[in-house]
Amino acid sequence: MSAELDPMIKPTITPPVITIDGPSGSGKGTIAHRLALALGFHVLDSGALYRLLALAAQQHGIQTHNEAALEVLAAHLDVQFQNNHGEAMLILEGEDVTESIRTEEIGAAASKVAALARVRTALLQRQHAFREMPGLVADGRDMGTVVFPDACLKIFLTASADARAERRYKQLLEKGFDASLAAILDDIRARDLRDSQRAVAPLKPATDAIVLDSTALGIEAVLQTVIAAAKQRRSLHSFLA
Ligand SMILES: Nc1ncnc2c1ncn2[C@@H]1O[C@H](COP(=O)(O)OP(=O)(O)O)[C@@H](O)[C@H]1O
Ligand SMILES: Nc1ccn([C@H]2C[C@H](O)[C@@H](COP(=O)(O)OP(=O)(O)O)O2)c(=O)n1
Repeated sequence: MSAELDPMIKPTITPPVITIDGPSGSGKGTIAHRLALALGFHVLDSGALYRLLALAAQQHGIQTHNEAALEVLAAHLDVQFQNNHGEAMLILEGEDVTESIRTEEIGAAASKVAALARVRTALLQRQHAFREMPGLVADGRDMGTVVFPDACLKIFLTASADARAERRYKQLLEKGFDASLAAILDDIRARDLRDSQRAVAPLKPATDAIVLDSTALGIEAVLQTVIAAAKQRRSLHSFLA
């Protein structure tokens, strides 16, 4: 008997996903968070997973090119994503590392461990587990291309390297970190290159992504553009309030 005819068999609904990919400092995290709040969806900050792995590797004395050891560490990574009054709190092996994973040093190390195929495979299942009702907004580099290729809406957010470096500089100063604009620009360029030229899951827009350049757009303008795009997707209608 088919699911339609048998009342005991409940049809399964696949939670919808909106992906926001793009380079460092393009505003992915900010927009993903605001969009999820507006739609009542869950959020996946996939970059945080690679940052957590990079920090754990540093703490365990594992080098960023040791693929076999990093694969094991990724598979057993002891992390919790907690909700602290609407803000994500990240716990690694029992320690609050929400702020300490945000340094440029950890960002660069994350980009290195993320280039390893076995590491990416080891983190895939963890990312899929964030897909829950009523829906998910996922931000990263390969959300629309590899992790959630069936996403209802794919955004590729970008901005000039100068604008992104300026944003990151201000953000780090606000968080009380020491920062140099020139060093950040160099780091952003190096990370763009590594993330987009690697063999596995490189940073690139999915063929069906909407590419949005935010160099001259404020956060609110980007958010409203993405919300408007979400409202136009028929596949999202029944999930939006
Ligand atoms: N469109 C924008 N215009 C100006 N500043 C922005 C814009 N989008 C994001 N920002 C700021 O830039 C910084 C980096 O944004 P973030 O969301 O962390 O980027 P990403 O997740 O892509 O690295 C944050 O301080 C954020 O407030
Ligand atoms: N889906 C993802 C997310 C991040 N990464 C890698 C590449 C990035 O340089 C690092 C850090 O990512 P993160 O999104 O936290 O970095 P930014 O906030 O954009 O500077 O992790 C990835 O390879 N795939």
